[in-house]
Amino acid sequence: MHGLGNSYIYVDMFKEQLKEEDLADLAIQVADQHKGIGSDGLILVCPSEQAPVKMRIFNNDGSEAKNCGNGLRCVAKFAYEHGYVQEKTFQIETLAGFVEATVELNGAQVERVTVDMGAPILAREAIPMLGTASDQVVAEPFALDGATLDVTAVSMGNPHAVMFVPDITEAPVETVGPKMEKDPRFPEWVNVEFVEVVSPTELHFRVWERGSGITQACGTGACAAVVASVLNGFSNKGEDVTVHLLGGDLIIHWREDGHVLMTGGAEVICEGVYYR
Ligand SMILES: N[C@@H](CCC[C@H](N)C(=O)O)C(=O)O
Repeated sequence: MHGLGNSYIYVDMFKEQLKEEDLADLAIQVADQHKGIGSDGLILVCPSEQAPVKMRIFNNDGSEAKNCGNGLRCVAKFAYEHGYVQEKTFQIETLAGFVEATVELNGAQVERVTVDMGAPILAREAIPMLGTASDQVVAEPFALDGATLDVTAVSMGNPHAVMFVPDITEAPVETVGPKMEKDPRFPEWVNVEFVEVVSPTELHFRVWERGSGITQACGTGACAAVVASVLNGFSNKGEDVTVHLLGGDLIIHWREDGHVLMTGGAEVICEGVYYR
């Protein structure tokens, strides 16, 4: 399945059994575009004791992340269309906690999903990010390879470093992305995002994802971009912001009560049997 071109191989853990020790290797293998299926990683759609469904997400380097916005919309579609949940609004468990998904139907098919992603985490030590004491990291100068970049750090259950650029087509995704991703100032590494502000309600976005590199879209990253845009005074809380990603658009809304809502599509590409 994919959400705006951010594709993962989804395994139905209501039916399948996989060994915990095999998961990292399996993610690397299925994601390989030459010897596997080809994807940005692996997502397990699992039973949960406290919600109708639980998501586990592995990047294409085998690392497990705590959250994935595009994955959540696809898991919501999968769970609803496979009958694992009957309500249109339901909880999904992730390693970062619980979120609430609401599906929009076209006949029996889920066409769009809104996920209440909860409140962003802004405290530096919770991102986590090393450095001088401050409650929040907003437009903080970050020296890298002789240049200084202004970084705003946001966690949506996973860490994001957001930088604003005047022209998204010139954003140094391939050069700055991999260097900042593994910079020791981010002890758990970081997803790296570049954002061009078109207007308070419209952003262009590019990402270098932790553990996967350049992807077509990153849902948690789009949420982090809008939070960063508000923190930097470019956008406003309580308004829909359209984020243009390589693979399409997301609508992100940072509500006055602190919760971030993400709305967008989710698509099935194919279903089948994987031989290892
Ligand atoms: N593509 C995802 C995020 C996947 C995990 C991320 N690479 C990480 O390691 O935190 C999204 O849509 O949010």
